[in-house]
Amino acid sequence: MAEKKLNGAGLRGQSAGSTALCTVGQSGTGLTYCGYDISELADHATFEEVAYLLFNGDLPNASELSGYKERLKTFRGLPQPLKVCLEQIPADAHPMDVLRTGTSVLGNLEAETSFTEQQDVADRLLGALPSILLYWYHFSHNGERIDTEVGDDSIAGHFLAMLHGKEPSAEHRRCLDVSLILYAEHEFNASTFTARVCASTLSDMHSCVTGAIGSLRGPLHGGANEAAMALIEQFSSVEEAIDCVKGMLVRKDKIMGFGHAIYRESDPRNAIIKQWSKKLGEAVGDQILYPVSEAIEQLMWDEKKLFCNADFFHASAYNFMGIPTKLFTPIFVCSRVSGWTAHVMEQRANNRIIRPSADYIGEEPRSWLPLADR
Ligand SMILES: CC(=O)SCCNC(=O)CCNC(=O)[C@H](O)C(C)(C)COP(=O)(O)OP(=O)(O)OC[C@H]1O[C@@H](n2cnc3c(N)ncnc32)[C@H](O)[C@@H]1OP(=O)(O)O
Ligand SMILES: O=C([O-])CC(=O)C(=O)O
Repeated sequence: MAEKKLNGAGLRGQSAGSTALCTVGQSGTGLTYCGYDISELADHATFEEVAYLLFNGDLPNASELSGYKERLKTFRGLPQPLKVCLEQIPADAHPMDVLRTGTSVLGNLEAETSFTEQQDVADRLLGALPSILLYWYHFSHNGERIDTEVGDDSIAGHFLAMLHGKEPSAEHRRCLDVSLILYAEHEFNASTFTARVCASTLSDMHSCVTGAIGSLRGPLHGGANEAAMALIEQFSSVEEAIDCVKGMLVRKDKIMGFGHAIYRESDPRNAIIKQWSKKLGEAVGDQILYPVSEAIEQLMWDEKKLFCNADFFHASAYNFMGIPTKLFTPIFVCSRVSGWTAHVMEQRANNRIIRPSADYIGEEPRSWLPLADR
């Protein structure tokens, strides 16, 4: 992609603060969490190790990791008033709205009364968000009140076990685990920045996360993985996909899952999730979604020098695991809550209220006109 003109729109290219949590390279490499390269984390770590890293700045040793996983498991249960509330939300609600409401209700039932509780609240949200989502999902879609306190000791395995009502395969568990690692943290993206702005007013953790969920929901940010699925599932062949996407480009439509505010050549998370999509597609005998996705990727590069971001191949990978499309962005929440809450803690540790200036482009001062004279 050509070098961008940075005219200040969208705060692009301007530093809005500092962080020790993550840095984002621009050319498709250099994405690190606390100094660890994303591809090494995706190869070797578990999501719980990554969450621990973000909260503590260092990887856990074996006993710290098993202690942390045990601790997160204790946070999977939901209080009865929250279940009652989730049961009122209709099946056609967007699950992102369910997570936003669930987080907010939890903030009423288990309020953060002091910043000394911030790690507990962060861990509680990590444990509870998959339960909130899937308790509502099963109740609203088939009237079933699922037990959220059973299952695998990884968040990925627990999520898939709750969703499908059976233990996941090792391959699916690992794919979701890797996906949670890829989605965990990304510096000053829109939803994290939302959380930090809220934190800068010394607000509570649930408010910061509730706002962040709202920001992630949009199709220009996390919502792109669902929009990418909506695109690729329309096609029954590569040729049909190419024709349609070419037409979209002529009409200057946005192709969801492509482009990035910071990366210029590629998104380093794409190659990782793409490999998983290929592997899972082969396992289910897919002849369409993966080839269609790959053809769109090539076309977008050839025609526009636009590359897949983290979201595009997540669509097919999640689909191959039998995950309903409307749960795609909520899974992003279940992961990114680690980054959001780590950023809230970092903001609080060295806080100044975030309040930029605006360039005024409105009317010059003018005199008041009485109602009768307008
Ligand atoms: C996990 C994540 O949140 S990753 C992002 C997920 N979002 C998406 O996939 C949505 C689709 N992508 C986009 O809308 C954009 O690429 C964004 C929001 C990610 C970044 O926005 P910006 O930084 O403003 O984009 P950028 O300045 O690089 O755009 C350059 C040009 O490419 C075009 N462009 C950028 N992305 C796309 C796209 N996906 N499809 C078609 N054209 C695009 C822009 O319209 C712009 O064209 P113009 O110069 O004629 O106006
Ligand atoms: O950094 C961004 O602007 C968006 C993104 O990729 C993310 O939040 O993971």
